[in-house]
Amino acid sequence: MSSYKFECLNVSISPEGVARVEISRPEALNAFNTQTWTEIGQCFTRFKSDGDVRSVVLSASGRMFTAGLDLKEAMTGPLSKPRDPDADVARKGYYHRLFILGFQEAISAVELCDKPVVVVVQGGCLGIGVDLISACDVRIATEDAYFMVKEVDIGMAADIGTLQRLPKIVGNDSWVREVCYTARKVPAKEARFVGLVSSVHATTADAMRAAVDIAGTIAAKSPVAIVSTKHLLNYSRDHSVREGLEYTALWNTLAHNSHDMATAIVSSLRKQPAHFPKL
Ligand SMILES: CC/C=C\C=C\CC(=O)SCCNC(=O)CCNC(=O)[C@H](O)C(C)(C)COP(=O)(O)OP(=O)(O)OC[C@H]1O[C@@H](n2cnc3c(N)ncnc32)[C@H](O)[C@@H]1OP(=O)(O)O
Repeated sequence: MSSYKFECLNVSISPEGVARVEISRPEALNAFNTQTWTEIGQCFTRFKSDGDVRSVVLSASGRMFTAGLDLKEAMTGPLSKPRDPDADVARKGYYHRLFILGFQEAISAVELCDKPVVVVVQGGCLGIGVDLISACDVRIATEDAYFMVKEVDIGMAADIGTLQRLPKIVGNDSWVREVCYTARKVPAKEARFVGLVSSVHATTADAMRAAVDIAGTIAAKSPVAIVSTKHLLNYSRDHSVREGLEYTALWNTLAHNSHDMATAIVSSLRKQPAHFPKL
């Protein structure tokens, strides 16, 4: 079984293939410093090619999912310090853009890892937190959870995925624009109503149990079927229906030839559970 060691993340993988990733900077309310988002990118990039991982539960420690970007680091770290303070605006801007792209890539690794990610949100989920959960597959919240697209309150437009992914998740343009322009607090009940989260639970322990249950169900299925489904859902979201269908036909020309289909069909006819080898 693979082992993952990080500074800001606790990672474990069950024998069934459910990886658990806990963001762990509770003293700073899990604010995202460079180390945290870099490790998220590294971890989920590794999951993509780790056959031991079939599904993922992402959570965060303490009373809040995340207070957003680490504002203390933002005032003193790479965001505030150009590598050459005397360089002109184009030269400074070039490297600033690369920084933002690197940050985007790290969060997009969650979407691109092919294994479904179930995220549990308790307490606040601010700024980069909304970017992150928008890149996940299934969102579960506690009753005390709330969401804020907080970027306008720190003088910027959200730039790590919220403005691209949230409208496609929620499908209510007026609501999305309202919460992105006002940075208002969206309580869990409202998040459930608009479809940002799929269920709301009384406590973090209840939400974690529900998430592990969903991830366990996914992990027991054919990994070929599961990675194909995630990959094709994401592709189809970003393309026309015709393009999605064409690509799906091509993809499944390979995937239909796994042993998993025969195993699944025979097990289903015999009313017996099936076991599928790892990818
Ligand atoms: C290239 C750019 C990429 C990404 C950009 C993302 C943008 C964003 O994420 S925008 C959102 C930024 N975050 C915020 O504006 C939230 C700031 N924090 C707060 O408003 C409050 O802390 C709170 C979240 C409402 C919680 O309040 P409270 O319950 O009263 O706790 P505190 O005592 O304030 O905080 C406890 C402890 O955590 C530290 N902390 C809180 N937030 C951050 C943060 N964002 N960055 C760094 N540290 C944070 C706070 O300083 C306290 O630590 P002490 O050591 O006790 O001071």
